[in-house]
Amino acid sequence: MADGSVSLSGQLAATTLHEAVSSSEVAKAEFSDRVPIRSVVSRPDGGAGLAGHRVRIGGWVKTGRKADKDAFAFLELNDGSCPANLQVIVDASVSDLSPLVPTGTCIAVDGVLKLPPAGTKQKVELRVEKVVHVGPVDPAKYPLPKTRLTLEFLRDFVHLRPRTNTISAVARLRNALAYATHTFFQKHRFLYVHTPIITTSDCEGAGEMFQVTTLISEADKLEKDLIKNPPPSAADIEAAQLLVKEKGEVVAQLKSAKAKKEDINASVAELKKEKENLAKLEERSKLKPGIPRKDGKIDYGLDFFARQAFLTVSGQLQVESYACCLSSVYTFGPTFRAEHSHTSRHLAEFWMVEPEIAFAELKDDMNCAEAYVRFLCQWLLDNCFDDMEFMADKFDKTCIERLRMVASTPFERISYTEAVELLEEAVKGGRKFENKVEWGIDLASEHERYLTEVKFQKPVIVYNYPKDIKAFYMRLNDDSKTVAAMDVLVPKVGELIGGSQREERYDVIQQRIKDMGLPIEPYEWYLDLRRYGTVKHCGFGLGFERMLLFATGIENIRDVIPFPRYPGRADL
Ligand SMILES: NC(=O)C[C@H](N)C(=O)O
Repeated sequence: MADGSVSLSGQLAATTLHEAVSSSEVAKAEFSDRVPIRSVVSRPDGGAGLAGHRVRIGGWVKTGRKADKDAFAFLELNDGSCPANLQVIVDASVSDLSPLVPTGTCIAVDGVLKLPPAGTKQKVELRVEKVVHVGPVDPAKYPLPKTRLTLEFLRDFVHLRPRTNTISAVARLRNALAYATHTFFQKHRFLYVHTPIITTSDCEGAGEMFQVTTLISEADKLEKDLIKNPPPSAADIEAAQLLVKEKGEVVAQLKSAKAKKEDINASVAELKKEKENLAKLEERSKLKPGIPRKDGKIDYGLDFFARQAFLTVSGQLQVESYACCLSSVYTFGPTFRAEHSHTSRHLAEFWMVEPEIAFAELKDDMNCAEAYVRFLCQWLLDNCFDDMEFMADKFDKTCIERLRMVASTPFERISYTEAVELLEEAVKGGRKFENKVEWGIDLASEHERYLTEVKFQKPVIVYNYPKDIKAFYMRLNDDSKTVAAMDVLVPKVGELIGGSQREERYDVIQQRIKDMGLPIEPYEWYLDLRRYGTVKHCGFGLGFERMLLFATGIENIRDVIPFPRYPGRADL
């Protein structure tokens, strides 16, 4: 990709998104008679121009109160289509008001949009003519009271927390970033490739993978057991029947000879045991095991795929096989790491955006990464300004400024060696780091944040890392000490993107795999990409949740993914 060829504007889609709210008609939701609250209150005139329109609105009550001696109820209604609420007024002659006011109640109403009395904040309100649905809430039991709730508290209610202003704003921003991601890559003619979730390759070679096993059903358990312990043969049954007969005769003899009571009891007990055994054998003889596998293995848990399988840590290796014939591709999906990290930056399940470009080198990779990140920032400014204002107000006053700065500022680019020199200078100047600074270290988050927040005050791309701290697939530089890797570091978050030019030379990569002590066999297919029609190519991975942290200013990564998974936690 040539320098500067990438458009940074999100304008194209901005037009489409805003069309609905600027027309003089009331825009209904697709496939429904309902008018989303966004189509009323997010118009440039705040909805005033729609006064007089009759609409159906549905939503959940944020706050509700009765007024004028219970003659009216004022309800702040939100339907998730935008951060703003619509004020809804219900007359006691229209409906029983008490069930409508508790926070969390769902209502659908038909009514007329009216201009509110002068001096009120909102530009339009809804006078209800008919209540068409009520989903009531018992306020004594509702787990999310109106008081301000911490994000930590809300993690115990992952199914209810999207009802809060914060988590619903995160959901809209997440959606916008996903849409922007597809828009960016599609605009640049990248093909979206679905890479597998279940895999047998460990892309990063770090071994932090979740293993996939199958749940064994009762039927499978039985079958497994029967293969290990085959059902009794006819001869086994006959032998057991004989034993029952013999023991029965012994008991009969003892009884007729009026033997000692203990002897009779002992023989009756033995007879009972043999009868039970016979019954079990007869029962088991009716069972039929399935056909044993050819390889004679019976461990259903691990053998579904005939080899050990794992959840993917990255779609990179597989997407490379598509880049090496379809040229520009990307994948975007969930990835998994079984790291025992309890930090606010790690999740066991997170989403990654991974483009891969053929006929391209490290410089092109950096150009693409920079253009993509700047596009995302511009997109949020163009399409989600209301949600960004909410974030600025609630979490981080500087988040809008940060987006503007990134969207409009070229990133700094420095080599790893230069980065270490800058950090060493900082140490000499009196700056304290917890982690030591010397050539060969992996940059710690405090180092990354120093570079982006203190030294350059903008995103920094660090490239050409020591080969010993990077993965086997990265292209060895001519100095034989470094590889053509690059990380995009941003203020607030640190590493947002990791990428590299891939080693396309068959002999070199084969040697690298060996030198790193990795087995060759699982990578044979990957080596085929170099054996047949090899090409220079590069790619990167953007941590989708980290982009959300960067954009919103939210501190903990567990709050920017709908259902966070981390050690000890996999709710729902
Ligand atoms: N696609 C990439 O380059 C991302 C890389 N495989 C990682 O997991 O960091």
